[in-house]
Amino acid sequence: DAFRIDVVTIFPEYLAPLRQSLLGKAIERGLLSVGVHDLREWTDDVHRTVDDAPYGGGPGMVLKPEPWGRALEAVRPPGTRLVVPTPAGRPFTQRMAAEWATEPGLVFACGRYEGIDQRVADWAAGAGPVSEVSIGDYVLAGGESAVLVMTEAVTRLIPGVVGNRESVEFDSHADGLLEGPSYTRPATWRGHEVPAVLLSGDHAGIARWRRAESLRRTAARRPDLLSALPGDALTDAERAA
Ligand SMILES: OB(O)c1ccc2cc[nH]c2c1
Repeated sequence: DAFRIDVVTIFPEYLAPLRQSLLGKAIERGLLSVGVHDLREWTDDVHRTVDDAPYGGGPGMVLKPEPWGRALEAVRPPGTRLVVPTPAGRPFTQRMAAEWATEPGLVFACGRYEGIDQRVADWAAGAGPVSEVSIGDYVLAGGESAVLVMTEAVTRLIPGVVGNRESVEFDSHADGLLEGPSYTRPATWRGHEVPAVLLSGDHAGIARWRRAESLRRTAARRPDLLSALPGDALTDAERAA
């Protein structure tokens, strides 16, 4: 039944896109259900305070633990993975997306300011897996954009959400390599030709060409991916190239 996503944030309106397009259809078809929750619902003071100054000094503010404890107790089904976007996290990867897509759902905790009191993630680990992850080596103003990114990466891997399953299997990173270039009509455009092999009908030759392009592009743009490949991923000929 439906993959369940819950997001806790102080900016619930940032997550409105979760209801549009691809995700909207999946929600209508019962493949996915999404809940967005305002952290301030779980504050206990008249000013609905969510942040305070950091212990030990330093700039900015830190999100207080108490509202998070109450929010996660209310929102997170026992055993559900808690994902905490943070620039200090492990890199989010396609492998993680594929793994998470096989689970019943996810809860996202969106930080702002200097982040969330560390005890929240530490405490939450007692009620299920906690993944503190980064979507890249740059710093955003909060976790909400990262939640949109990760939600898209995960939900498109849920069977039935993306029409053509094959296109998912042939994504960049699906086999550890970058996809090569794609082309469509016209065969000549502003003096630029489509590689002839793609118009040849020689399917074996096309597959060879595509594999070679994928390796060439990966070596040029992401040599780190090449060195991370399992031993048997490249043929001897490809390794020598
Ligand atoms: O760059 B990020 O992924 C990210 C995530 C969470 C917070 C909270 C405050 N700044 C943040 C940045």
